[in-house]
Amino acid sequence: MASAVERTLGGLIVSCQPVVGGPMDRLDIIIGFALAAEAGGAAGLRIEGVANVRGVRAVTQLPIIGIVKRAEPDTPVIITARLEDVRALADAGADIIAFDATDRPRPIPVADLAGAVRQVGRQVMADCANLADAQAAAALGIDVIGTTLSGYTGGPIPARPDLDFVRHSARLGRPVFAEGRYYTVEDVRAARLAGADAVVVGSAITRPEHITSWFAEAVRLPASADPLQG
Ligand SMILES: CC(=O)N[C@H](C=O)[C@@H](O)[C@H](O)[C@H](O)COP(=O)(O)O
Repeated sequence: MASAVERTLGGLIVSCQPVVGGPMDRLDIIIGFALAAEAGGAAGLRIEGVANVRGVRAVTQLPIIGIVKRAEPDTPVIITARLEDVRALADAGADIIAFDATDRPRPIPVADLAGAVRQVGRQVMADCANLADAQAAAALGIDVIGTTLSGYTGGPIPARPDLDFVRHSARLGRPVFAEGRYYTVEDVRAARLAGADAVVVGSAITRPEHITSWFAEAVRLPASADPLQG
């Protein structure tokens, strides 16, 4: 039988992570997003939180990438930093477990997290910020390189996705999932042309607050160009 990663190759993965604390941040709505993504042709889902993974697992056979996010005082690492999170995600039914694979101070080394994912019989997605992270992860034999954290480890967050990172990672001999700021169908196509094996889209599908703000901004014209004011 094809592995979860194999089943997503060439497809769209929808990240169903509502704005934290927002009106969509409810299990029933996350399940709705997941089923709507499946109905629209998604090949996989990315779900945050053990209870959310369990809830989505109960309604779909699509491959699920599970993560747990925690903000902890002693580390900048947020995505699946702890071994107990790996075990809980596996128990909840995640097929692929993603974790922060950046070279930053962390409670558990990347190699140990990868080992723990293997031990529970799941596939490993390494969320990387740059090519050095991706090379280190590939050397550990992880199943998927994610470009997830490019632009999020310091400095201003870029407006556009990091296609160069996709291009360079695609030469490492591991599947690459492009993730992070893929907001349009053109971005997704560009990621595939750059060598991505699958593309993860979150905000542009499952964060209506963000999508609304893009449109709200676009609708505001400078007074000189506004037909009502000019
Ligand atoms: C940096 C970080 O914490 N990224 C998270 C990873 O799971 C999510 O907040 C993103 O929504 C996800 O990566 C999808 O990206 P986008 O929402 O840009 O399509």
